[in-house]
Amino acid sequence: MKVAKFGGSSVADADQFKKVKKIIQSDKTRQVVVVSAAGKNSHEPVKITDMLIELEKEVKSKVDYQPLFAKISTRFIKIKNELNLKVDIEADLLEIKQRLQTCSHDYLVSRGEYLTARLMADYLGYYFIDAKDILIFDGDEIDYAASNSRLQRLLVQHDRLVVSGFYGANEDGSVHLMPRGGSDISGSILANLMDANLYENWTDVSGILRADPRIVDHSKKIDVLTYDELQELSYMGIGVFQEEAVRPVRQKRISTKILNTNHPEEGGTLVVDSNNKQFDSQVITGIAGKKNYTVITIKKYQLNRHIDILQRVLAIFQKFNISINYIPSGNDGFSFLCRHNDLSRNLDKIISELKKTCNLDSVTVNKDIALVAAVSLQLSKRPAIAGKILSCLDNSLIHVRFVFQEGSDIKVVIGVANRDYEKTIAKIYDESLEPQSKKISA
Ligand SMILES: Nc1ncnc2c1ncn2[C@@H]1O[C@H](COP(=O)(O)OP(=O)(O)O)[C@@H](O)[C@H]1O
Ligand SMILES: N[C@@H](CC(=O)OP(=O)(O)O)C(=O)O
Repeated sequence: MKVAKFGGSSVADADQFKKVKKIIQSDKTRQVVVVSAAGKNSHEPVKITDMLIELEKEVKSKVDYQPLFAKISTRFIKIKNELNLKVDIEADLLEIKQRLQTCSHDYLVSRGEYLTARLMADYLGYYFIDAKDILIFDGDEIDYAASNSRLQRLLVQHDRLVVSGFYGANEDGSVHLMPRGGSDISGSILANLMDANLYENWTDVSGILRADPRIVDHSKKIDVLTYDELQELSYMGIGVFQEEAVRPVRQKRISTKILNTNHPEEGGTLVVDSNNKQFDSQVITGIAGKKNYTVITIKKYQLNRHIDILQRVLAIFQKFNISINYIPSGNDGFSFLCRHNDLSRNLDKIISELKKTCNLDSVTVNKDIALVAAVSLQLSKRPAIAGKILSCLDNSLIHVRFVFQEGSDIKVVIGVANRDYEKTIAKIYDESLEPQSKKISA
C-alpha cells in the first residue's frame, strides 16, 4: 500500500481537489491520504495556515477579527459548494469560532488541516481521521507504540483513510502542532506505521530540483536521491520536503517519491537507501541554503585550552535556549552561527553576558549572513571538489565569509552576505552543474 501526502498547493481550491481525486482513483493502493491546509495558488494568494496565525493575533489584540474569519470560512464553503459535498463544514467552522477566545495556538493553527481533511474525505469517499486520535506525542517525539495501537484499532473497520496533517495529540489529548511544513512529517510517520511500500509526497514541482527554481529558473530535476542527500538538502533549506520527515521513512527504508499534482505524468524524484542509488553523472547532487544567520565570534588568547570559559559561554546559549547551527573554531577564537530569528530578542543580553562573565578579549557580531550548501556523496572521498566550487565564486565579486567542510560530510557550506545569497546559488549552479563544458567532472 501507499501513503500519499498532498501539500497545500495541491488542495488550494476545488480544481486542485479534482486533480487529487484523479490521482487517488488511478491507483487503488493509495489507501492513506494525508492533506495539508489549503495553500496558495494563482487565485489564492495566502495560505490558510498563515491566515489562522494572523487570526490568532487579531483575537489576542482585540482587533475586529470577523472579516478575516469570514474570509477563511468562505474558502472552505466555496470548495464544499463547488464539489457538491455533504459534510457539515459550517458546523465545524461554528465550533472553531466559539472556541476562538479560549483555544490554544496549536488547536487554532491546526484547523486548516482539520477542515481540508474533512472536505477531502467526503470528496474521495474515504474515512476521515482527526490526526489527534492517532498520532500521539511524548514531548516533541512521536510515540510509535501508542500511535500504532490507535491506528490498528481503526484499521479493523476502515481501510481507506484521509488523515489531517501537521498535528497530533499530546498525552493529555490536547492538539500538538508540528513545525511549519509538518504535513510532510505526518505522512512520513504514517508510512512508517503502515509499513507502506511507498510514501508519495505530492506538491507543485515535478520532483526535487538541483536548486531552488525561484532562483535558478532552468534548474534540472534530481531523478534519484539518497535519504542522506535529502536530509542535508532539507536541513539546508529546500522548502519542498520538511527536514524532520526524512527519519520515519528512512528508519523502515520506505522509498519516497516527490511528485507534481499538476503534472503526474512528468514523474518526479525517487528517494532511496544509498545502496540502491546508481551512479550520478553530476558530481554535485543539489544546492540549498537559507538566509538570516547571525555569527557571534569570541576571541581570547589560547581559548582552545580554556575549557572552563567555553563551558560558561555555552551555558549562556543554553540559558537563552538558543540552538547553535555551527561552531567553527581556531586556537584563539570560536564562532557561533545561529538563526537570526532564534536570537533576535535576546542578542543584546547574550552579548552583554558574554562580555561581563566570560573574561574574553573580544566579542563581535556579524548579522545578515546566508549559508549556501552544495551536497555531493563524493565530497567525503574527494574533498578537493570544495575547492573547485569555491573557485567558481572567485571572479564573481562574491565575498566568501567562511567555508565549513567536515571530512566525513557530504556537503560543503559557504557563508556569504544575505545580499549575495541568490547570486551564489546561481553561480554555483551555472558553473558546476551547467553548461556541460564547465561542469566539474565526475
Ligand atoms: N530544490 C528545490 N526543488 C523543488 N522545489 C523547491 C526547491 N527549493 C525550493 N523549492 C520550492 O518548494 C516549493 C514546494 O514546497 P511547498 O511550498 O511546501 O509545497 P506544498 O504546498 O506542496 O507543501 C516549490 O514550489 C518550490 O518553489
Ligand atoms: N499548513 C502547514 C503544514 C504544511 O505541511 O503545509 P505545506 O504542505 O503547504 O507546506 C504549513 O503551512 O506549514
